[in-house]
Amino acid sequence: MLKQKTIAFLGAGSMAEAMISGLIQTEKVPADQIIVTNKCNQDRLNRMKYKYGVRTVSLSDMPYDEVDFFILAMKPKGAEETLAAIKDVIRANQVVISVLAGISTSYMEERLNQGQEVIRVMPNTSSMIQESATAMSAGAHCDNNNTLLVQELLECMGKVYVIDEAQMDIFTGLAGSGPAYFYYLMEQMENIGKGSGMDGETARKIAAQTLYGAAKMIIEKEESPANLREKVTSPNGTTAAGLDALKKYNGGEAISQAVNHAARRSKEISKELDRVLVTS
Ligand SMILES: NC(=O)C1=CN([C@@H]2O[C@H](COP(=O)(O)OP(=O)(O)OC[C@H]3O[C@@H](n4cnc5c(N)ncnc54)[C@H](OP(=O)(O)O)[C@@H]3O)[C@@H](O)[C@H]2O)C=CC1
Ligand SMILES: O=C(O)[C@@H]1CCC=N1
Repeated sequence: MLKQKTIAFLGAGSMAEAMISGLIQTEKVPADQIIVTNKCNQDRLNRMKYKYGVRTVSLSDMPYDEVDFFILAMKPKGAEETLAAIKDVIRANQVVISVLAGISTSYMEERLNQGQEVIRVMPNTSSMIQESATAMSAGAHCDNNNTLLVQELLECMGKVYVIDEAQMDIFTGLAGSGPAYFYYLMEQMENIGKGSGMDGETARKIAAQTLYGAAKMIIEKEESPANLREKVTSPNGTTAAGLDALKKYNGGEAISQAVNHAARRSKEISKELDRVLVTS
């Protein structure tokens, strides 16, 4: 039962806050069973405690024995130090869940004790409003019951896709980083609206509602984006003119390059961190 589980976030940044916010809204885990810590920013912890009612502790005061799920939510380069710090103070069935880009289950398993349960996860910041597209891949020693509980936990933050870990880099490029591409697109739309004399706030809302409506159409109507695009496009009409410009300026190529570069960076992070172990 998720309600009886205690969850510790090691890291209190944007991603941890988005996950905590989503989780609190479902009321599936009582706020006082969520423990949050960070490196040193006490103000940030105070704000999290005030806003969400979670327990906050300094790293050295983490009540390790109480915790069922540890969620690593620091930057990838901080993983090594954290894994070393928790290695001998946790039991094998206390699941270590990482949301860190580029950190594989084998990376964690190699740095923890034999048989440690680990799960690699890639959420996005829409966890904040329970609309994340989150991927998860369990490590080699993960108990089936714990895997299902972690899936239930992540479902508090949005949709969950259980994927083969080999696809985690591309998932990161698509969905972990994905919100940023759409925010970038909406920045451009807002600016062009403003530049054409529209009030900025109105232009922003129009861009957001248009994106939201298009996404909802795909999800609810279960039609392909290509079909839906054709339905917007009248012969020799305004959309055809817009799409021609997108093609002329390599819009499609720009999008696929963005996803591929993000996925490649996820792979690179794994290699860079593995190199640290080899050379240290
Ligand atoms: N932001 C996003 O959209 C997404 C991020 N991620 C992953 O989430 C992770 C965190 O990203 P994000 O929240 O954006 O980063 P932030 O920089 O916002 O937050 C990092 C947090 O980690 C804390 N921290 C640093 N070192 C340690 C440590 N040794 N032990 C405990 N806490 C520590 C920091 O504390 P302090 O402030 O005190 O230094 C801070 O609270 C990254 O690894 C990223 O790959 C995954 C999916 C999406
Ligand atoms: O930019 C990053 O590295 C993290 C991982 C996915 C989204 N943000």
